[in-house]
Amino acid sequence: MLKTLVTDVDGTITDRRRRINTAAVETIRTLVDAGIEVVLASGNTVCFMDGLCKMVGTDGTIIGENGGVYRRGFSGTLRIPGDQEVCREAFKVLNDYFAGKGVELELYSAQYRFADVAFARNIDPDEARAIIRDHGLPVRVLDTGFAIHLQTPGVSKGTALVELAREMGLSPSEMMAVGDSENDIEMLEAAGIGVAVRNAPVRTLSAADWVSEEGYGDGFVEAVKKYYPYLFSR
Ligand SMILES: O=C(O)COP(=O)(O)O
Ligand SMILES: [Mg+2]
Repeated sequence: MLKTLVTDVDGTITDRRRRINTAAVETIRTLVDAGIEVVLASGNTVCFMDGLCKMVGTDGTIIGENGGVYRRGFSGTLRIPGDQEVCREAFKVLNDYFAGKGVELELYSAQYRFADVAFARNIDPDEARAIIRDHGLPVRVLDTGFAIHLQTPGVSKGTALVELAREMGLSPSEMMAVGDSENDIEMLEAAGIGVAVRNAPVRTLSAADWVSEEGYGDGFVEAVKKYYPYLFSR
């Protein structure tokens, strides 16, 4: 029995321009009204997620910063498994390297982040990975399709899902997770059912138990209807 739905945000309940899919919002409300908890799991910041939870209509349980932070409900304790210090150090190294090539890195919402570092996708993530590796830095480089993130190894949406499940008194096998990108792979693997929407890259598609026909928000709606058919039978 799938008691909880964990969904990625950008590229899964939005379109490629980050505009929210209104049918996906309606679908989430149908789940919430039926007593199924919906967890929003994203690379985004806690404050962004809080506004989104309020307006979509969930109870505020979130995974943010790709698992660097998570929290049960709006008033739960914010857990911060990520280590921002090492990510900041790695960012400095990348910033210097790319500045030497005349490329400026643009940080995203740095003042609102507790655990990771996010910046614009105007560089090749593989080049960034090579620099990080050459410097022996203990940091992962993640390309979400919307931003590049630096994250502590061993911290992911998947580890946060497992920790959150424990806090909720559930098994990860009672959770379904939906995502669209490489930052969702561990979460799709950790959940009882992992779904990728059609727009996902190959590695994410192969990590999923099921892939939607449609992409983006329409794929999300399709997945929820498949796994919760009794809520949509009329
Ligand atoms: O913050 C990002 O880069 C992408 O966010 P997402 O995890 O909701 O797709
Ligand atoms: Mg995404």
